[in-house]
Amino acid sequence: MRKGAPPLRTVLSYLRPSAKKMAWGLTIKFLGTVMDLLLPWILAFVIDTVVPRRSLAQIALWGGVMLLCSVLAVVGNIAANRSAARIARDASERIRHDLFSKIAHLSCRQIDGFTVPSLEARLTTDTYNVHQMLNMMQRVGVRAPILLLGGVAVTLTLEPVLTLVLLSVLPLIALVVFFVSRKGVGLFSAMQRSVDALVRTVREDVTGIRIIKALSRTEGEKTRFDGVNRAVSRRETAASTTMALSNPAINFFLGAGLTGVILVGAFRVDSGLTQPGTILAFLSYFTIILGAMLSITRVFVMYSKGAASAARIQEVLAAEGEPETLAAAASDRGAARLSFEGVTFSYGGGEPAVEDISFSVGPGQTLGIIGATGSGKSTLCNLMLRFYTPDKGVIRLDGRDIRAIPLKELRSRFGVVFQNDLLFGRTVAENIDFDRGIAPDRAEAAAGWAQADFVAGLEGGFAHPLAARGTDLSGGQRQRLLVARALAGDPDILILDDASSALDYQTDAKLRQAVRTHCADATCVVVAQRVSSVMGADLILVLDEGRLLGCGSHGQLLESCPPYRELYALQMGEGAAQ
Ligand SMILES: Nc1ncnc2c1ncn2[C@@H]1O[C@H](COP(=O)(O)OP(=O)(O)OP(=O)(O)O)[C@@H](O)[C@H]1O
Repeated sequence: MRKGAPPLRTVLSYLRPSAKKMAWGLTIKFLGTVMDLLLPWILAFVIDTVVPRRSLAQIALWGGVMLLCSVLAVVGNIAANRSAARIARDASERIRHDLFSKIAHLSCRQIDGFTVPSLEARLTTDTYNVHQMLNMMQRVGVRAPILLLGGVAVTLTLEPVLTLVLLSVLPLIALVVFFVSRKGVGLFSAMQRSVDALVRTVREDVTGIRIIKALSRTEGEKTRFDGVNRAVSRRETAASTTMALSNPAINFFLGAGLTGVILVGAFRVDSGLTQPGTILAFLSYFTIILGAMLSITRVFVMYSKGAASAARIQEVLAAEGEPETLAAAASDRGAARLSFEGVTFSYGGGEPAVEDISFSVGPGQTLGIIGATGSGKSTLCNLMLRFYTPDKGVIRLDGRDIRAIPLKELRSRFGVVFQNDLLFGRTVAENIDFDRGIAPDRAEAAAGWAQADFVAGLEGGFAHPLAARGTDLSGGQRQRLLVARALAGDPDILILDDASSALDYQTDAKLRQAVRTHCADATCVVVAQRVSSVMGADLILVLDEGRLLGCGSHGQLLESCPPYRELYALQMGEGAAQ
């Protein structure tokens, strides 16, 4: 339903579960508004008909009726506004829920396309704008048109001639509202895009606060932030200046109408064609109509903002999401645990990040991947997990093309430590378990294999609560817990992407030994910059700018791959490679 549906219809569909409550709220709103409309009419009746009778009892009676109408109008409005706020709150909660689930199912390529800051802004400021719009539309969207149309209808019965004077300015007002709000949607879309940039900058600055301080870049970052902040202000000013045109323009046209009404009205009273009470009621209705028009412009401002945000939300909701399996799977072949056959992949369709990569490793074997920064090591890991699909070639797991393996099943077979991986502000045990229902014994054993003995020294041990992102641990301690998390799931394939860079050589060696002993059947993929971390691997891939410079065991590479030999000599000391 959502694919290709107009954005506004999509967000309005979230009101459907509250349809009954909304019908009730709008009915109360309608009745309250009718009471508001009745008041000037009763006033005219009292002045022109009841007062001349000079009956105090009748005046008191009609006064009571007016009071009752006022109370009903106020109570009805308050109840309806509260209901509108609840309905808008529930609808935006549902939108946020669906948006979050959709984002969680987007492929990495789609996330790259939307960008993370933009997705954050869509989940926060855009849903807030839609919330405001849904609230406002229920509160004023019903009341203002009733007051406007009802006001015009009553004035027509009171004084058709004066109403015609008033009506002559309404088309001009409608034109102002139409053009201003049409321009508003584009301006608010541009503003939301500048909010994306603001979120991106805040994100970078907050995450990188330590390096910013360390490099004394605080002032520079302040200037950069001021730049994006000013851009948001500029866009906001452009949008609100355009929207602000509507109120004065409408006031001007209504003022002109009012002048006409007073001139014609005075002439008609003077000529005995109408009575003063009627003119008084007419002027009250005029104020009501004026208020209604101004409320309608406010609704249009909210609408312009909400519609721009609804389009951004709809864009994400309409995205296809990541399919569990892909149609283009190749037939089963070979029995290696993991194999790449002529794999080429580029992120944005430009230069390939990896090109024509082929290798295979069996259960219990270790694959080492080494290469300079940006040579494509992490990209190979991303492809194994099907975060991205290759442009060419096939990746197989136990002989099956991974495109044919449902994503959940595929990923459940991996244990992964990514580069710059995250710990959460939860206990050590929860960080290792990660809501997978892992037995505490297994989690503690995994911590032992990952050389995370320091946990025993923490207050509360495994129940020790970590700071968000694990900032209260050292880099090496964090890495050990991340490895424990990957090992705890008893994976068939363990990917350690730069997972030991913060460990000393001895701990790194012990960790690799423990993994080999306790996860004997797992295929290990070790990505590293250090030769010492991969030299014990059964197969080592040497990468440079996405291409395979060499592929073999440590001994084979020393003989056949000069760049590997140079790297080894450089890292292990001159003469080591001879
Ligand atoms: N999400 C992405 N979008 C676009 N390009 C990317 C993305 N991720 C990586 N790249 C590019 O792909 C190439 C390979 O990157 P990759 O992360 O695989 O290198 P790496 O060998 O793991 O580097 P490092 O050792 O620094 O982690 C680089 O040129 C990088 O700029």
